[in-house]
Amino acid sequence: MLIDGHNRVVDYLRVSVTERCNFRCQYCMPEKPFSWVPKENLLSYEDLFKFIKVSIDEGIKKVRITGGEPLLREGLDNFIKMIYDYKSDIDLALTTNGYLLPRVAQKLKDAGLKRINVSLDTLKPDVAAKIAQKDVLGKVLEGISKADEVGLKIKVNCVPMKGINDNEIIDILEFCKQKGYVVRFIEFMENHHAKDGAKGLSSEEIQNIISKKYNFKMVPRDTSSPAQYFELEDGYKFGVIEPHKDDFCAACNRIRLTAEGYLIPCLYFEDAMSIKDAVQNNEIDKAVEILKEVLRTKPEKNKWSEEDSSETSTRAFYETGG
Ligand SMILES: Nc1nc2c(ncn2[C@@H]2O[C@H](COP(=O)(O)OP(=O)(O)OP(=O)(O)O)[C@@H](O)[C@H]2O)c(=O)[nH]1
Ligand SMILES: C[S@@+](CC[C@H](N)C(=O)[O-])C[C@H]1O[C@@H](n2cnc3c(N)ncnc32)[C@H](O)[C@@H]1O
Ligand code: SF4
Ligand code: SF4
Repeated sequence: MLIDGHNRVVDYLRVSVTERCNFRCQYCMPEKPFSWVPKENLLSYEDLFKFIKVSIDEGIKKVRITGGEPLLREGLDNFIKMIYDYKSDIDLALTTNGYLLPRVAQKLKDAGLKRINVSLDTLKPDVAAKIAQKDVLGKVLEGISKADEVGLKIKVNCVPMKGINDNEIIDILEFCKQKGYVVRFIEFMENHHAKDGAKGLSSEEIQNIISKKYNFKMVPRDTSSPAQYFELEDGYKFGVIEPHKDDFCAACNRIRLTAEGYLIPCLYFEDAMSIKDAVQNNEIDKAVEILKEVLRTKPEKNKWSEEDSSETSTRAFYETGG
């Protein structure tokens, strides 16, 4: 079992396979970065897998593939199969913007992927084009349908932004409810890379909007997920991810591995340690040492919840994988 310096069990590894993305979401990567990490600096799937294997041996029970846009990296289905074949009973999931799902959903399912979380911020094509800076909605909706059809379990992530998609919270909730998908609304996390002036909604504001149409009650927190869930009277559950809440990090169970081999203890801070040399040289004991050191130094909490609420992370979500 892996325990961090604040006595939290860490059993969730998020693996970013690329920082590149085919969208330019205002809250994440509004502009193409000055330069991408050169392909030769990325860890191969084989090397990423060496670390995943040892992490599973040490106590990781949930592996999520993310990015940037993970479906941009060739051969992702084989990578998923490597993990599935090693331990088929781990929670093996993917976070994606959905755009490329129509053509790969079946391959991912066949490889052993169990579920996907898809970003869907709006149901209006023009608003989607404004947020992602590309005409994306048709393909995203088609991708979600395809994933559903092949039997992948689906969660939808939506980041409500003031003046952009905050008038669609009920529509997105109802769309997901009708389709049988779980939806989670995410509080926008202030970061240096987002578009200037971008403003999100707080959990309270999101709940207030939903309460104008629906009664709901809070359900006890499942600590394996970052979301707080709420139940409507008909039993449908939606979630809110509330990183500005003081106690949000108390149940943190995750670490992140980037495509370049940096192991990141916390989404908010810049600190990271590289496992690249260790895995490339097959020094697996060294990789385990680095893993334990990262856990020892994992911060207790982020600073988004600071009182003046002006805290901004320097981390790019597209590097960390969100
Ligand atoms: N601040 C903070 N936000 C997080 C953390 N983990 C997830 N989030 C936010 O929640 C978003 C959705 O995460 P997903 O990639 O869908 O994964 P998940 O919520 O862990 O997935 P489930 O296992 O389905 O609950 C992330 O992209 C972040 O914006 C975290 O450790 N800290
Ligand atoms: C970085 S993306 C990577 C995976 C994939 N490209 C996608 O969009 O789902 C993962 C998640 O991070 C969320 N995200 C990105 N920037 C964010 C921000 N500033 N605040 C809150 N969530 C953010 C996105 O909504 C998405 O759900
Ligand atoms: S949120 Fe996902 S889809 Fe949007 S820019 Fe970031 S990595 Fe790309
Ligand atoms: S902000 Fe850091 S400590 Fe808090 S939940 Fe996220 S990774 Fe964990």
